[in-house]
Order: sequence, then structure tokens, then C-alpha cells
Amino acid sequence: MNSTFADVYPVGMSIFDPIDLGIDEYGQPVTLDLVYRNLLAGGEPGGGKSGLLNLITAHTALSTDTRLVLFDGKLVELGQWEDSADEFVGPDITHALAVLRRLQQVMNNRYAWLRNRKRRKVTAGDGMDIITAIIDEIAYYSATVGTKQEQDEFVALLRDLVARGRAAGIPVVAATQRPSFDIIPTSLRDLFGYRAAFRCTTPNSSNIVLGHGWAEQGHNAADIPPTNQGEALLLAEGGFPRRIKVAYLDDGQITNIAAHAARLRAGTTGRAA
Ligand SMILES: Nc1ncnc2c1ncn2[C@@H]1O[C@H](COP(=O)(O)OP(=O)(O)OP(=O)(O)O)[C@@H](O)[C@H]1O
Repeated sequence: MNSTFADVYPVGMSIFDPIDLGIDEYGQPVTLDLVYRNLLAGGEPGGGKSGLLNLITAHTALSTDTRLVLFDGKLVELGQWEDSADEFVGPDITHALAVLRRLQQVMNNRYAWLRNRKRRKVTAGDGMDIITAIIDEIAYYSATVGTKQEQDEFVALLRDLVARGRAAGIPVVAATQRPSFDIIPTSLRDLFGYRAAFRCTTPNSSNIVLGHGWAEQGHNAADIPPTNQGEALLLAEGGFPRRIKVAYLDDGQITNIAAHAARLRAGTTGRAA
């Protein structure tokens, strides 16, 4: 008898479990520990960023100790997870700003809670849900829709969340198909503990994602063949970039996992923070 996804994951997973991403160039499994690190994914259109985001979202949606906040300007990249999300933001900068302001407030409340207990970070035993914010695509909100003032506020709120969210249990996963200094200034990029460079058009844009100088040391996402979608260079804080191939969930698989995740979460979304 074929086992279904629900047979394999009957009670859900934890966001504190390592997230399976795929394999490295030696065939070794690659995992991600997201809770205390943020992840930035950059690269040219079609390189596989949304594939990575969907994989992380799948793990997150199946983790009943996490609440999901999704930003998807195109609606179709993360749209299948809407039923698992506490908030799903589409192409609406007013909504995006309202949700980011709310996340900032939750983050401030959590810092006050930690400070009262002379603690530095939220842990698994606190009974506080991790809130995972996933953004596809940064540039849509920071440079395409809305007024300049709204875009600036989006960038300021995002930067604050990325800078302070981790310890408060609010990790951020964000992608952009525009790896340029105006979209990912160094000061923002450096706040991301994980950086994944999918195929880039130039060594310079690869460096904008990974950090200055990596391309010159041979870690250059511009040498990823355009035909190998899902290949990326993954840098984890303090390490060397690893060449990886991200596992891919097709639409049918996402539909099944999302339906199961929504069932697992039934009655758990929409709670007050
Ligand atoms: N890990 C992967 N393995 C195999 N094929 C993949 C993988 N990731 C993506 N692809 C293929 O590449 C296509 C484009 O991928 P994806 O939408 O993730 O790119 P993207 O970088 O998010 O593009 P955009 O910036 O336009 O949103 C997918 O439709 C799929 O066919």
C-alpha cells in the first residue's frame, strides 16, 4: 500500500527541527536551522528561489509550533499556503505595512517579556509560537508598488524585523530577483545569517547576495548554468558557501502538503499574539 503524506507526518513537525533543503555537490544532505537565523535568497528570475521558499514554507506549515506570515506580490508563488497562514499579504502595500507594523509590535512585546525575565531569546520551552515571515519578493514592496514614503517604511520595518526578530522568535525568509545594492544594501544583507545565491548574471550580483569577495574566491553564482534551476550557493554565518541543489516540490505535491498542513492547523490560526 502506498503511504500518503498524512501517514508520514500524522502529527506535524517542529520549526526547531532542521529543515531539509536538498543535497550538496558531494551528495550530502543540506539542512537549515531557521529559528535564530534569517535567510536571504537572491538570483535572476527562474533560478529557483520560489522553489526554496516553498520548501521552507512546507516545513513551516507542517510545524504546529509556528505561525506563518506570507508576503507574495505575485500571489501565485506562495498562494497555495494561504490556508495555513495567519496572514497572507498580496500585492497591497497598505496591507504589507499594517502586517509589518503588527509584527514589530509583537516583537517589542516579546522583548519586554524577555527583559522582565532577564532572558536574551525565546526558546522552544516558552510555549510561544515562532512566527515565520516569508517574503517573495522584497523589491515588489520596496521598489515597485506604493509611494516612495510607503516603500521606505517597508524597508525600515523589514530591516528592524530582520535585525531584531530572531531572538524574539520571528525569523524572516526573503527573496529577490533583483540582487542590486538599491534592493539589498550591504547593511541589510549582513543581517541575514543564511544567504542563498541562485544563478546571477554577474559576479558582482553574486557578491551582493553572499557578501563581498566570495566570487573572487571561486564562490560565484554567475557560473551556475541557466539550465540547472535549483542550484545555489548557500552561505551559513561564519562558513564557506556550499554548492547545493534544492529539492523541488511540484505543484501537485505542494497541493497535497498544503491541504494536510491546513488540516493540522485547523483551529490554530488567527489567534491573538
Ligand atoms: N530545485 C529545483 N529543481 C528542479 N527544477 C527547479 C528547481 N527549482 C526551480 N525549478 C524549475 O525552475 C522553474 C523556476 O523556478 P522558480 O519559480 O523557483 O524561480 P524563481 O527564481 O523564483 O523565479 P522568479 O524570480 O521569476 O520568481 C520552476 O518552475 C521549475 O520548473
